[in-house]
Amino acid sequence: MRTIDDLDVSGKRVFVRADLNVPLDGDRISDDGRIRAALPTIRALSERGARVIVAAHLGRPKGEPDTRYSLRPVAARLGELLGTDVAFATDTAGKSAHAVSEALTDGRVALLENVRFEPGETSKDDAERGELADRFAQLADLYVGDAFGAVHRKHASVYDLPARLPNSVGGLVLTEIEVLKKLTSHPQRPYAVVLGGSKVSDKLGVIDNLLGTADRLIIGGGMVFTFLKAKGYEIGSSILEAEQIDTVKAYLERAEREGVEIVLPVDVVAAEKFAADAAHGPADVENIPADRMGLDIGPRSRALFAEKLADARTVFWNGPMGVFEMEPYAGGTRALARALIDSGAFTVVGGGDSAAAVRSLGFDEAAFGHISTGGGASLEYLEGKDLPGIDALA
Ligand SMILES: Nc1ncnc2c1ncn2[C@@H]1O[C@H](COP(=O)(O)OP(=O)(O)OP(=O)(O)O)[C@@H](O)[C@H]1O
Ligand SMILES: O=C(O)[C@H](O)COP(=O)(O)O
Repeated sequence: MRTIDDLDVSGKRVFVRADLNVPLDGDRISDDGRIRAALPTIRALSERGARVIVAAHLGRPKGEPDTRYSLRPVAARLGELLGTDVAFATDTAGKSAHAVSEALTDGRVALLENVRFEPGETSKDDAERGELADRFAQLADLYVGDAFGAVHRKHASVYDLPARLPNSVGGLVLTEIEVLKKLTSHPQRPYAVVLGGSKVSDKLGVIDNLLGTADRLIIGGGMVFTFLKAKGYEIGSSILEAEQIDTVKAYLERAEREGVEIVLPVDVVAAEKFAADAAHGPADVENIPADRMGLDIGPRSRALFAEKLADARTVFWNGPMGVFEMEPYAGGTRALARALIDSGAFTVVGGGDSAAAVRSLGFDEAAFGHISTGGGASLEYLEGKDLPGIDALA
């Protein structure tokens, strides 16, 4: 794969696909980690005299303009961080995008509106995606793939466009892959993986693969309850993916056979409802009240998880331990982050929500080995799946 150093970019229009999918609170950016991670590539190109056209998605709009998902606030933040004006195209590949692309001078940066405002971006139809990619190709001379968080998506700006322009991989993607490689080839052992969050079905595939590589699998967050149910516990009104119970049972049996330790919580914080002001308290997993839902791991589990991480040499963590966005249920995630730091292991934190949790709970990013910008992308890499956004680069 070529890198940006192999491209002659001076005076050229360079289309940079970045992942600027940041959490928004109205039009306020609540965590700008992904924008900051995109800066080095954009800066390097601009310093070498490129005319940089940045493209990205935000959220999951339905293939048409939707002001809730406009990248305008991101353009403003990108400009602040770069210390220069960033031109903003009010469409993705239409008149405004062309005008902005033509007006760019050497070293200047522009951002296109959300690529997912175009139905072709996420289309399953090759021709439809190809048509949009053709339109993107008219905006630029070169392509740089730097959207690590989206490399697992077979989308027009990620997968189809690089086939139409001389291209290179971006520095962020290279760094991410280099770090994740350390987890797939010869990780220092014991190698522990902590999985949490709420998307059980998205993460089961990686469990299958991790049973072959990790020494210990620690499960927290909303996923816990499908595991507890599979083991025969009653889980009150906690979130459950009932159709995954049999798969989880099979994993538990396989882990037992292959000597991989699966560590589950022994207690949870059980609340009357999904609200910060709900009555709540710790409950052992054997005694979760029928009318309560588990929204965090409990105090005994926090101590247990810390003990299981203490001797680890490598740790990969994806997914918060509880509903960390509400303070009463942030304790488990906070304790886990602390345990990771105290372990002294090489730690990789993957996932949009996990990275945002680490920052919003006040931890210093430098205390972790690597904070990945990709959630689904890092999991699919660890699963050993092909990543379209990387396969497409020459
Ligand atoms: N016990 C629980 N019940 C319900 N929701 C939970 C529970 N524990 C954690 N969550 C929620 O899980 C969400 C994060 O899950 P997700 O699987 O999306 O994490 P991630 O992989 O870090 O993020 P991403 O997929 O965006 O990269 C958080 O919003 C959190 O509130
Ligand atoms: O947030 C993410 O994980 C990436 O930006 C990809 O977003 P998507 O899951 O909506 O494709």
